[in-house]
Amino acid sequence: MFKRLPGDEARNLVSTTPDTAVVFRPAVVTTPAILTIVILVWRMLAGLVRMIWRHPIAALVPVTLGAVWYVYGWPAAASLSGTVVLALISWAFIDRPSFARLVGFRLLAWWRLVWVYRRHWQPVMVVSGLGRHLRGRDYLPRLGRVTCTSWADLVTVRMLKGQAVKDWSDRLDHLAQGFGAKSCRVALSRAGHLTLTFPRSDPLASPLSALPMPQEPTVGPVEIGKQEDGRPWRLKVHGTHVLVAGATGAGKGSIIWSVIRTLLPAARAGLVELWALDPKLMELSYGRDLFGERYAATPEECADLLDEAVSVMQKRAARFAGLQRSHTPTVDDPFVLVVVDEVAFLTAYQSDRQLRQRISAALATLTTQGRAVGVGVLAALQDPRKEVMNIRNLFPDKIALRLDESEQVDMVLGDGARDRGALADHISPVPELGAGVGYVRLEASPEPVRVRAAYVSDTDIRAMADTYASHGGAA
Ligand SMILES: Nc1ncnc2c1ncn2[C@@H]1O[C@H](COP(=O)(O)OP(=O)(O)OP(=O)(O)O)[C@@H](O)[C@H]1O
Repeated sequence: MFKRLPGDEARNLVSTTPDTAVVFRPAVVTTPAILTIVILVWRMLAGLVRMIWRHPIAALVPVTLGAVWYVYGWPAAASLSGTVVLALISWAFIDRPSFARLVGFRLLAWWRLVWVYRRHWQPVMVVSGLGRHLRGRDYLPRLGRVTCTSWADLVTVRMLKGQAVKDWSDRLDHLAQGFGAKSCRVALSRAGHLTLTFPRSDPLASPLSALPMPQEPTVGPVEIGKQEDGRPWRLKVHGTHVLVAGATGAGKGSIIWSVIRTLLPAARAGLVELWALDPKLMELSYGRDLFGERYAATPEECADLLDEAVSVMQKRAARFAGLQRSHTPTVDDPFVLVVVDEVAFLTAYQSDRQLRQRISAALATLTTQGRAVGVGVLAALQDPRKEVMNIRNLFPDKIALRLDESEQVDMVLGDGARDRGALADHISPVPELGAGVGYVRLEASPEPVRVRAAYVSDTDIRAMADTYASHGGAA
């Protein structure tokens, strides 16, 4: 009836060594039943107080109903509950977002806490190896709050003393399967405390069509898609360099075109110049008119255009020296964005050694010195291995779209990114489901964020070219 306490098992210890035949019978002090009952009652009371403290409104509901029943009888209690339920249903119909925020998600969170997380916590922790069962006792990480958003459950956890985030990130699959979710992500919220994210649905499952162009000219951060939590995905392009890595068909083009699209009003205002290197002669050629003179396709042309960008950069650096340390786009000194589709064609796969070295040197110079003087590089790449792209670390911001191998995720996003849930190798190869979906590390946080870029269709590109032709690359 009672839980077995430490020491109980020692009663049955008998030596099995035949030659000694000594029987050990250690003295066992049995805990008096009354003490066990007192402890259990104390625990129940403490749990009740904790529950009232944490969920005062949920506790008030049965107390109020009970009081009304006691004072006025059950018909009054029943009509009160009916009125409250009707009022809640009407609220949900009239103003769904406020109902969801103030009532719906809280009720859901309570339900998920009780039915999913608390119910399965002990077995999942023990089986996954995150909790221990030692000498009859369970040592388990403490389950904290559960908060529900429109797409995920956020579960706070206090780790066991001595545990590391890595212990948890190594068991993401155990946690996801254990709590019936498709995936799990882990983030350190403060020392010793974690937030586990269990998605309930995928808000990025359907493609996004091209976003409207900004009303005002802007150099960013430019809105190019949606984050998993529903917020806009804004990518910084001015003052950094961005590398987009993804297997063939991963949707690199949608990032490139979304960026170009949002910069076009600024290009028309003369604050941005878009320079395009299109060695595959596929992606950027479609909107060729947008780049005017600043479009290159053959390796020789690409090398010349890159050298020109380096020269612009160096002249600016010479002018800015001692006067200003950062760049503000102006008509005289616009932000130059060098867009390179499939950069490996110009570096690793380029058979002409001299040309390859010239291009690699120009790219390395731009990515090491360009951002302070307003020259940025946005490059796309299929294979992120070092042999293919030895300057990938010169790009401060990287985006991992669908990748073929799990090891490639950390190559793109940095060590430990995959452990923290950037499962870029699990993104669906079906274009409707997975193209344009990827992971980024935003400046403010080391945690990878799942995003989806808006899809700029051929019709959109044609419309952009008709309206903005020759403004993107205007000198
Ligand atoms: N953001 C997106 N949302 C939905 N579908 C997309 C998106 N981006 C691309 N697609 C679809 O996926 C297909 C492949 O996209 P895209 O050509 O941009 O991939 P890629 O990574 O540039 O491939 P490659 O390296 O072979 O050029 C497109 O034809 C389109 O149908």
